[in-house]
Order: sequence, then C-alpha cells, then structure tokens
Amino acid sequence: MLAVHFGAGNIGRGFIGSLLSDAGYEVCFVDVNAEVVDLLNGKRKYRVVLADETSEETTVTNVRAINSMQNPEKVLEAISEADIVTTAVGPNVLVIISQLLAHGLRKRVEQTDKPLNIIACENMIGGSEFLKKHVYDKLSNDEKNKFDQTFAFPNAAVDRIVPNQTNDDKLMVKVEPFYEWVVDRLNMIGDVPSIEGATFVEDLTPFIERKLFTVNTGHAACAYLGYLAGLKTIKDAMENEDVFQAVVDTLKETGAVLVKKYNFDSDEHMNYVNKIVGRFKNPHINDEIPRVARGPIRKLGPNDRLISPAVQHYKYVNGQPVNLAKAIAAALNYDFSEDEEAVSLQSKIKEVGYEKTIEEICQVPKGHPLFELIMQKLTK
Ligand SMILES: NC(=O)c1ccc[n+]([C@@H]2O[C@H](COP(=O)([O-])OP(=O)(O)OC[C@H]3O[C@@H](n4cnc5c(N)ncnc54)[C@H](O)[C@@H]3O)[C@@H](O)[C@H]2O)c1
Ligand SMILES: O=P(O)(O)OC[C@@H](O)[C@@H](O)[C@H](O)[C@H](O)CO
Repeated sequence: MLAVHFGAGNIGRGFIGSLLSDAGYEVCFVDVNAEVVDLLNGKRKYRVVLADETSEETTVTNVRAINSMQNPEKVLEAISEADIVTTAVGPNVLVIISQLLAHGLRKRVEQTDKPLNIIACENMIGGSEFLKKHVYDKLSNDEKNKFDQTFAFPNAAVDRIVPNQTNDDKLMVKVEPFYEWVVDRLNMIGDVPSIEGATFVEDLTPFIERKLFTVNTGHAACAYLGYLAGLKTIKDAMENEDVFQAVVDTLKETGAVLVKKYNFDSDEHMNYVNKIVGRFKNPHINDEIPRVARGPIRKLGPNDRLISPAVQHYKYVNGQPVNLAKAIAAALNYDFSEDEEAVSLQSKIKEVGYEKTIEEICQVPKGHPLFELIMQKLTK
C-alpha cells in the first residue's frame, strides 16, 4: 500500500506520516525542502520522540520522498499508484499543490479507475473541500464527471502539538503524546482504510469546530496576548497570570457556543478544555510564539478560530464575547517583523485603519456588535 503525503514538515513527519507507516503504508512524502527530501531518501526512516517524562522513541520506517520542484513527473507517477493521498502543507499552500495534484489525478484516471481518497490535514474547516475546489477549477466538465466517480475529498480534523524542531538530527520530530485524527467517513470513496489512531465519523462538523475553537482559539489567544506581553514561548505565556486567565476566559466563551450549538455535555467539555490547557503548559515542549501566531491574516479570517466563534457567540449565547474580542484585538496588533502576514497586516492597518481592516479581513461589518467590541478593545 502506498500513501502519498504532501508536506514532510512538523505534522507531516510527526503525526500523519507516522500513523500511515504504522498502518502498513509505504509513505512517499512530497516536499520542496531539498534537505529534508534528500535526508529521507538517504535514511528511509526517522525518529519520533514523545515530549513527556518518558522521551519514548519510535522509528518510522518504509518512507521515501520526492522533491516536487525538481521531479514533478515522479509525483504524478506516485499519485497514479497511491492508495491514499494526504496533505499537511498549510492552507495557503493547498492552492499551490492543487496544480500538481490535478495533473497527477488526470494521469491516474487514464490508467486505473481504482478509487482514491485525498485528505487535507490542515487547521481549517473544509480543508479537503477547499483543495477539491482548486483542483476542479483546472478541469473540463468531462474530467469533473470522471473525477466524481473515482476520487473523494473527505474533510478532516487533526490535533497534535508539534513545535518547530531544533534537533541535531534534522529528521527527528519531537511531538506531544496526545493526538487525534478525525475523518469525514460519509464523504469517502471505496473501503474505509484501516489506520490505527484515525477515527472515521459520520458528522465531522462538531469535531472540527470543537478542535479549532478550543485548541486553536486558545493557542491563538495565548500567542497574541503573550507576544504583546513580551513573552517568547507558549509555556512562558501560560505561566503569565493575565495571559493564562485570558486564555481560560476565552475558552469559556467558545465552550458556551459549542455546548449550546452541539448539545455537548458541559462538564465533559470543561474536561476537554482543561486537558488542552494542560497541553499548552507541557514543560517538555518548547513551542515558540511565532509558530503559533503565524499567519495572522489567515487566523483573523471569517471562518477561522477567532472571528467565527465570536460571531457565533451572538447567535448561541447571551452576552458579549469580550475575551474573544480582546484576543482579536491582540491579533490585529501582531507586528512580528519576520512574519510576512503580520507585516502586510500592519501595513494595511497603517494605510486604511483598523475599521476597514476589520471589515475586509475579518469580514465583520460596521454596525455588527462584534465590530464595536473589537474597536473598544483596540483603544483600551
Ligand atoms: N504543527 C502542529 O502542531 C500542527 C497540528 C495540527 C495541524 N497542523 C497543520 O498542519 C499543516 C502543516 O503545519 P506544520 O506545522 O507541519 O508546518 P511545517 O511548516 O512544519 O510543514 C509544512 C511543510 O510543507 C512543505 N511545503 C511547502 N510548500 C510546499 C509545496 N508546494 N509542496 C509540497 N510541500 C510543501 C514545507 O517545506 C514543509 O516541510 C498546517 O495546516 C497546520 O495548521 C499543524
Ligand atoms: O497551524 P496553525 O498556524 O493553524 O496554528 C498554530 C497552532 O495553533 C497549531 O499548529 C497547533 O499546534 C495544532 O493545531 C495542534 O493540534
């Protein structure tokens, strides 16, 4: 069995690649990082180390890699032979890989009608659907019909904190022990694969919203408020009393939305929240704030971890999402000079002001109560 996985980065090697290899797949990574590709092809294995008191180590074997810049035709071949395709490249890069994927799938349908699932493992709602849209934009109507019979793009939620790696062994990945991979079973094609550690569910929406609006909202609040407080890592920020309290209060707001919307048991949800807060405090992980804060324009988008739960708060809960608004204001002020999106966000604010930026990037119109609340937090 062959798995083609786009993105041999933190989550690609540290989570998805590792689970797929354990499930018996040969994992063929596709990446543009020549160093990582060459190392994977040289060693054909890498180490995954748990970030806890055990430092338990496993070796992921049966792996290889293709440099998609140098050898795009090899990627097409691999896609033709694949039993599953997965990605963990970041939402913006999905648009870029959709070109090669479309070519690969075209080549594949000429050779076989074997069904194939393509699963985007990104932190976004509807990631695989988004990738499908970009692939389908490149197809004729005939091709679209053929693809509909053969390929599926089930959405997924992925959860495992994998910080940026600074190990001497460039392939080794240090990961937290916790992980969760949930895939939308109803939108799959063919047999559901047997992958230990992956869960296939009939309704993904509660899972992805619970994950994104708890783990990622909490993470984002911690990172943006921690950055403004001059702190360096997520753990440092969680040790700061004000940031810690703001994270907990923000998660109470998203929790209220989720409990009401999905009828979750509120005690069980609080246990979930407490577990996540514990994960942020993991002393064995050195997760720097810029990794978690990366891409503030994406994170301030209307369907992402800050704006979506804040807007939904008005629908499902009485009262105002004051803590979410505080985190949104902190995100708007994120000015880290090494983050491209932070730089363009700040120049946009300078050029058109906060009001237009909130309307255009967050898509919260003037007149919406959230708009006023964010403006209040910005001037405080
Ligand atoms: N790290 C985590 O804790 C974590 C957890 C859950 C989900 N995710 C999600 O996984 C995705 C990847 O995150 P990450 O932390 O692994 O990032 P990363 O930067 O470590 O990995 C991304 C990889 O994609 C590669 N890449 C870039 N352009 C490419 C292209 N055109 N073709 C093929 N590969 C390309 C990069 O070289 C890199 O190896 C993101 O959507 C992120 O939100 C991350
Ligand atoms: O990957 P991003 O940029 O969407 O978000 C940064 C972190 O919050 C994220 O990578 C978490 O570590 C991960 O989602 C945990 O499962």
